[in-house]
Amino acid sequence: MRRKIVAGNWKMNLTFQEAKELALRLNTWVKANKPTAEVIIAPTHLYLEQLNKDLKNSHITVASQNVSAMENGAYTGDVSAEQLLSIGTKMSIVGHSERRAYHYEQDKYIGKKITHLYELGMSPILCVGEKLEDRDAGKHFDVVQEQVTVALERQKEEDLKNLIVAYEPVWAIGTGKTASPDQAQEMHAFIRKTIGAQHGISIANSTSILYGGSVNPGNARDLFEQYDIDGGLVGGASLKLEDFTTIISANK
Ligand SMILES: O=C[C@H](O)COP(=O)(O)O
Repeated sequence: MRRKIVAGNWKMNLTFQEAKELALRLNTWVKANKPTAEVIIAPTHLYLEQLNKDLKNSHITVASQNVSAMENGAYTGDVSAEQLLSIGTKMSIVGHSERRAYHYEQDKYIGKKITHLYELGMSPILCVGEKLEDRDAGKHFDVVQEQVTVALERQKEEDLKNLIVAYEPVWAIGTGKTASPDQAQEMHAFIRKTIGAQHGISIANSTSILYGGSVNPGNARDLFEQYDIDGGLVGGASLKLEDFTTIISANK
């Protein structure tokens, strides 16, 4: 049975006070509404410790937006998996397209991050997705296949149970352009097939594949109804309680 998940990536948004208020209001809503989908939020590293405490006994998982590929040492500005774990964070997004674009992160390096997380019993949300020029050139399946296989090639199969992958076409992120449900389903099925070919059918079938890229209250249901779409990784719309909770409710 694949986990249904809706994750909010807050990116570099919200002051500490705003983040705390949003997290507490979301927690109240989750308690009252008991959604089918698991709820994850990913605030900036700075707020993780406090939000981990505030949401300790809640049904919301607090994840990091990024983690270093290195264990520890002279890596100014980086945050290691061990440091995240030491403040109670057990999950991290890795390979987000904004990290790939602005920090030149590549698949092997992203794979190292995943390995560090697993070594500490933590878990990744692996983001993949093609650029518009890749899709226009008909290379979108090749690009995504490479991203998935290289990031996962060194991982142990026992670690990959309950893997979370997010398919986020770069051209749909923050642009208001969403992949159509058919386009997203086609790529999600392809990602599942790719994971199956590399790690076996049982891991492929237990992987939750989330769609990300301009998910909003109006399009969430049609996306989540697709067979291989297990939920969403939501950026902009996760910053507004009403929009985010409507999206969570759409994932049954
Ligand atoms: O991680 C989230 C994605 O980048 C999607 O962002 P968006 O919903 O603002 O398009």
